Amino acid sequence: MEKLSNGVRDHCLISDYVSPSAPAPLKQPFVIGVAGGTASGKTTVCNMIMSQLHDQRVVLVNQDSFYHSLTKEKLNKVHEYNFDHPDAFNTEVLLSCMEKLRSGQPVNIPSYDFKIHQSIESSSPVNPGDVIILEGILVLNDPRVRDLMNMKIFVDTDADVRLSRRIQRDTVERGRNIQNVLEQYTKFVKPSFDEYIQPSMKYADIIIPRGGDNDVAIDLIVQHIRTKLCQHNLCKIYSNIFIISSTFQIKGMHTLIRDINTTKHDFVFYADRLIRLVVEHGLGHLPFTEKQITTPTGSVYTGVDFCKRLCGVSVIRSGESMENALRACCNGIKIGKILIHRENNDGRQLIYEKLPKDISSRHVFLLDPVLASGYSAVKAITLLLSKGVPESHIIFLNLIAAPQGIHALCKKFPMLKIVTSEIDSSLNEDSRVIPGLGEFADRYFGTNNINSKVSSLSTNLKLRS
Ligand SMILES: Nc1ncnc2c1ncn2[C@@H]1O[C@H](COP(=O)(O)OP(=O)(O)O)[C@@H](O)[C@H]1O
Ligand SMILES: Nc1ccn([C@@H]2O[C@H](COP(=O)(O)O)[C@@H](O)[C@H]2O)c(=O)n1
Ligand SMILES: [Mg+2]
Repeated sequence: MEKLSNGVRDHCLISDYVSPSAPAPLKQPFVIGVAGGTASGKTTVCNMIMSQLHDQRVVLVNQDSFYHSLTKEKLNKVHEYNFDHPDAFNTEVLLSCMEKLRSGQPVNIPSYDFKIHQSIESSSPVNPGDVIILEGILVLNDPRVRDLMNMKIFVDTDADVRLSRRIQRDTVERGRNIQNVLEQYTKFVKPSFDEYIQPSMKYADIIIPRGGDNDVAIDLIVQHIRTKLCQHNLCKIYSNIFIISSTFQIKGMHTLIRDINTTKHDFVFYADRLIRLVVEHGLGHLPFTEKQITTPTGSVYTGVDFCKRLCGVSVIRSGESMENALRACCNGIKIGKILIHRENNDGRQLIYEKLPKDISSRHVFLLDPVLASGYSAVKAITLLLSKGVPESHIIFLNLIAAPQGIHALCKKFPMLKIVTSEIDSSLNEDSRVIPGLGEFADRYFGTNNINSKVSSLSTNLKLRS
């Protein structure tokens, strides 16, 4: 029995396969969760993020809006009520509001009055946005709420700072006195922080130390949200793009290979690490067969057998940098080559090809680390199709892709799969990826000593100043 593996599809929100002629799927908003202890600066951070994302439709949803209103009996004993316990919130209503917003429907979100401990029905509905920020002390605690999020942030501020801010805020804005605040803090706020909030930090993708004081972190996060939004939007349109899950390790490797000052040695080292991850991810898209084997203990283990009819095809020169990683993962794999000449911005000429004779019966990994306009990749894929390779048997492995290249490939070849590690923002007038990393092949093979150019440039600058 041969079936297609799909274990890697969940790295970005992906709707079902859509052919170019099919109607575009409903665009789901990008959901960011912001958690952290009381007075850590969650609301402040959210407001800063929102003001920087002014060109997007951003909706802020506060977990506070979903506090249960206190009954008369509970109001009489309000000092015994734990507002920091997960049960203090009506999470069912929160989930249903979030679902509605995610599916593009306007929703009535209650507003909460901290002075009277009551929730008030809102009269005007909140409209869905491109981005939903869900903020609150316990938004990372419940797995159902976490599952709604595309990005999770934890604001990590020192407990002493939080307590002093809380005293100030609650006495000024929430109708409390210092004694109330301190009693509530010792009895409920701190124990619940230790039991529910602090442990939820492990689910965060990003931790912001010092909250709103940390301008650098906020700028980086906004930049990261913009990259993610672009990826998210492309993944929503095309189901055949797979972006390896972004971690700070991967972001760090990208930072190094994109840096103009990185030496050739480091460039090769970190590019190789990233290439290996992309190749491993690409292998997950190959068909497999179920296989039973016997272990040395005499037990039967039901596993899978790798697909063996494979080959690689590298686009000379930069694609050749990916061959070693492919060989390291697939022992003895055949690798063909294609040389395409760039005549002008949109003209491409096939100069040379050497492909396995039986390529039509193989799954093909097409290797090119940078996808810019997509003209070269279209030329390469057209050649593979003319050799009889089914479109669905081609997996394009890539490190950095521009949205223009993705549109070009996905529209023309809807059955092709693209595995990449980051999608950049645009192309410049020369059809180079922006921010990109320059000429990949020159930097990888050391054919253009970029660092000596930089040092002569900086010498010039020093001389002039
Ligand atoms: N960096 C900061 N410096 C000084 N005061 C701050 C800072 N960040 C927040 N505050 C104040 O502390 C209080 C709590 O901040 P807020 O953002 O509302 O936290 P949270 O939403 O996590 O409870 C507010 O009164 C706010 O004005
Ligand atoms: N009636 C209420 C409801 C909640 N609280 C406290 O609010 C805190 C959460 O809000 P933050 O803006 O600080 O995140 C939480 O720690 C509750 O103790 C309250 O005092 N009264
Ligand atoms: Mg708040």
